[in-house]
Amino acid sequence: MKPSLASATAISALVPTESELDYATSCELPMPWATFRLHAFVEPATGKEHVAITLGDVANGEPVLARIHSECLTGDALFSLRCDCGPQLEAALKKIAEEGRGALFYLRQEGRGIGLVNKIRAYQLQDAGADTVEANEALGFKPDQRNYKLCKPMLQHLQISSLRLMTNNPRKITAMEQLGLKVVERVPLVITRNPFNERYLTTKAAKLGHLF
Ligand SMILES: Nc1nc2c(ncn2[C@@H]2O[C@H](COP(=O)(O)OP(=O)(O)OP(=O)(O)O)[C@@H](O)[C@H]2O)c(=O)[nH]1
Repeated sequence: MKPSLASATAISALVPTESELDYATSCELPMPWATFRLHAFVEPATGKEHVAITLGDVANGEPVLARIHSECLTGDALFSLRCDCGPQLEAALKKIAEEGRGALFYLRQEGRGIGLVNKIRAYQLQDAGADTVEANEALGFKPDQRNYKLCKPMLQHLQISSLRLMTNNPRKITAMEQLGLKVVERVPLVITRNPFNERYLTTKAAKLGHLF
């Protein structure tokens, strides 16, 4: 006998649904500017590990100086001059240390969500003349594949609901507001220009709407 719709619904209600993000653990993280707290999260659907770095009491209800930073192995860890990611990461952590309170969310969305190998493919196309948007599109991706929904469980875990967001990217502000968070201020991030990232920055302003 076929199960009725009602019994199928009752059975599916008993099957636990996978959570979007699980909090794993946290520890102290001494950095050159202050001793922060590092919080680790795991995304069950992908196995990706994301972190939040906090300083001070971020759960006291006051707006939190925050940065949502997407992974850039080449810029954040390998000193690449092709982008402004490394200097922005450092500037944001320094600013949080100066204020003595804040949070940085480090999302594993390498290459605006296309992954490291594809970002290197995109760099190869850029070496041949494409800009960052054209290179992503030539590889079959959107100019920006990122998704910020994981910030919500991270922010909820840290009891943060109101942000002073350090960004030049208005789409990050819209994304936070769509998640039901309050962005009370955009704090511009000073960018470090060099001959190698000039075109990357110009394309960000011209095609991706960044405010410089
Ligand atoms: N596909 C692609 N990704 C890049 C390129 N250069 C840097 N990235 C990635 O771009 C992302 C930059 O992230 P963020 O600094 O968080 O964000 P943003 O959109 O620049 O906005 P800001 O908050 O103003 O810094 C990282 O995931 C980098 O790996 C590129 O040429 N192509």
